[in-house]
Amino acid sequence: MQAHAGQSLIQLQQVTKRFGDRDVVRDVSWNIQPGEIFGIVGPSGCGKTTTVRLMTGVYIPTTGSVSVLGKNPATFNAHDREQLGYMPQLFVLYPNLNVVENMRFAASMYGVSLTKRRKRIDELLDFVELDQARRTLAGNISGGMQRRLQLAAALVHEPELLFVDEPTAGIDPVLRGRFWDQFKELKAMGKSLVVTTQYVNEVAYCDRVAVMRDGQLLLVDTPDGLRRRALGSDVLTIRVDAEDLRNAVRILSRHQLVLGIERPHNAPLGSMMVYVDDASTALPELLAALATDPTIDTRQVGEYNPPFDDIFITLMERLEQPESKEQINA
Ligand SMILES: Nc1ncnc2c1ncn2[C@@H]1O[C@H](COP(=O)(O)OP(=O)(O)OP(=O)(O)O)[C@@H](O)[C@H]1O
Repeated sequence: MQAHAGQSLIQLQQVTKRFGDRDVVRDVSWNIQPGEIFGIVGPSGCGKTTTVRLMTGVYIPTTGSVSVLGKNPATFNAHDREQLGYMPQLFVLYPNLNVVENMRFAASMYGVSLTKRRKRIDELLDFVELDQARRTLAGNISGGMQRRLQLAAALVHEPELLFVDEPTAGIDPVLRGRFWDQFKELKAMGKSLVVTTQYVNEVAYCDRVAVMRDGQLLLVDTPDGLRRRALGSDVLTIRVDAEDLRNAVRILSRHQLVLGIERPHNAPLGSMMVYVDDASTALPELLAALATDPTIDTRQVGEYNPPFDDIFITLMERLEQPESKEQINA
């Protein structure tokens, strides 16, 4: 089973899921393309797991439609399911089986042939760096190792599309980074991934990100797009010798590519934040403009990339203001 050429890998159209009298997911629509790492980010309880379950066919939408690999996932047959891998949030393997036994169990569940099984398990334990722990009971390995074992188990049948639900919750930042390295390696192998997270800084690793709150989709954008939405444009940081600041501001403020200039607080003397439409085209032009005055000593230039924690705070503040809601959702 494959999505037809030009067709999205996953399509959600106005999907709502109601439990009792509450819409836990409300009117969510998006298209996910093959080969993407698609992140779903939002606070605990915003509906990430429910949305993943809707995409894997565990839940049926109350209203709206879900299409995965060109089909309604609730009607998947066994062959269709083989294309999907799912790493749930909670540990669902067997604590009384050792690492390799858990892998064998997962392989048998997915019908991986005996001839392929051994090689595949060895490759995966190597991939998730659990080779040394193969004979240790799954109940006795650390939480981070259990997550990695779960990832390996979700990959045992070589799925094309992998759903990973909060793989990094509660684990240390180094291990979190390692998980994302593994997701990037999977993408490089041609896999598509849907990954949920509560850690906004992890959106930097995704190709596109859906931001959810209270069961609603606030926006879908690339990490760069989120940054631009928060900052309003691209921003360059330029530092000149403090004595040259006046001249530099005079030249830059007249330049047609400059939308605005700010002097940041708490920054070294001579620093400017320069707002432009496109940082990569503006940067060489602005440097050339500064160079027309040989007395100006340009010390440092770069693109301003604030951490996503700050970007999300700004985005959320803007969403609180009703008049900017339309702009955020554009
Ligand atoms: N089967 C269910 N019946 C009733 N309410 C549910 C059910 N599943 C989830 N909910 C509620 O729906 C809301 C969204 O839950 P969901 O697990 O999708 O959120 P989440 O963003 O994944 O959060 P977390 O990161 O804490 O898992 C929560 O308030 C949860 O209590």
